[in-house]
Amino acid sequence: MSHDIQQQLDELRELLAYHGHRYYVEDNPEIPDVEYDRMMQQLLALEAESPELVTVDSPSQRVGGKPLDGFTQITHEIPMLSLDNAFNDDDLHAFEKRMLDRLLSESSLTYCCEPKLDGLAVSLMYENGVLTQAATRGDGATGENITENVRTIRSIPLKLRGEGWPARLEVRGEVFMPKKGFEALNEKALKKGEKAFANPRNAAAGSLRQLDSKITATRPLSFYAYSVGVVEGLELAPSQYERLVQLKGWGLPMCPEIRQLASMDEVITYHQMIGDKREALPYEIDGVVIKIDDVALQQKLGFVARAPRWAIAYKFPAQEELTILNNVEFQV
Ligand SMILES: CC(C)(CNC(=O)c1ccc(Oc2ccccc2)cc1)c1ccc2c(N)nc(N)nc2n1
Repeated sequence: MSHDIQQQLDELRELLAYHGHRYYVEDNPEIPDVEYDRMMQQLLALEAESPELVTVDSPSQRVGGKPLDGFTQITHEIPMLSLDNAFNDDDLHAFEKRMLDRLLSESSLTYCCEPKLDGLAVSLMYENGVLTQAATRGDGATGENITENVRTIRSIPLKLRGEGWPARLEVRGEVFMPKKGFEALNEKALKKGEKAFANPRNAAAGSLRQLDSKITATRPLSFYAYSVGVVEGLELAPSQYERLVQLKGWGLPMCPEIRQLASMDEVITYHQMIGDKREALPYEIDGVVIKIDDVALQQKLGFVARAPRWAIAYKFPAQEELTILNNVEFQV
């Protein structure tokens, strides 16, 4: 009997994880919502009958239990570094020249270019493919343990998909609130006479700071991976871009605007193109991040103080301040 229930649970969990991935990560659902909901109800009913068979990576375990009293501190095994800024094309050419002067072996460089999302940097630890811990960047050395809140973000897999992932894999990326979700959240807040959030970044930060993950679960948060921290048990691809493709193959969301480019001139064109489409993007960005694609060269170049020598953020001019609606109070 229990074998039969265990088999039913495994099947339901895999189906819900697969369809959840199609809906929340690929934005391309295969089944109607009502069918997904029915399977989830089935899983919840089976787990209620056999609570001893509930697993931490079950799709039913996205919304935590009771609220926390506070967040514990997490020390990052590998520090989360920050980025130097570029403000014009000359800064980029200078960036490239500094690197070529140091990399005497190279005559040209390939870049991985990624939109710089206006959200919060987080670290996700997967052990044997299961999400075991999530932390904020904090000061780069230590952050807050926000695992319960991150588990409510439907585009973050509780269990890696595909195969061949390493025994330990730390994924770093940005938690953000898409523009449409932000507008709906503020509309709801104003209707309930609550304060509005000033911008999607504040709204995402406020949502991740909740001690009650049931509140976080109601917030429209999303995530894009942009780098890898700790890796144990597998040699990843030697290219930043290819590593992000590997993460995508394991079920982690990858921003569709990321490009591998063969020259700084292509990078400048990319920056211009992303700047032109900035208003139309479904999420807020404040620039693009340009990285040397070759990981061995990254390691050769290293970092200065807390920022890599091999990566730079090329910022857009600050968007004109949001027109402050009269008598709308903003959450701090
Ligand atoms: C490049 C890096 C700074 C990540 N990299 C690191 O944090 C990092 C950390 C230790 C490293 O190496 C060390 C290993 C051991 C000890 C010290 C350093 C190397 C890179 C960064 C920061 C912010 C980003 C952002 N907002 N958006 C995108 N798209 N990409 C971003 N990339």
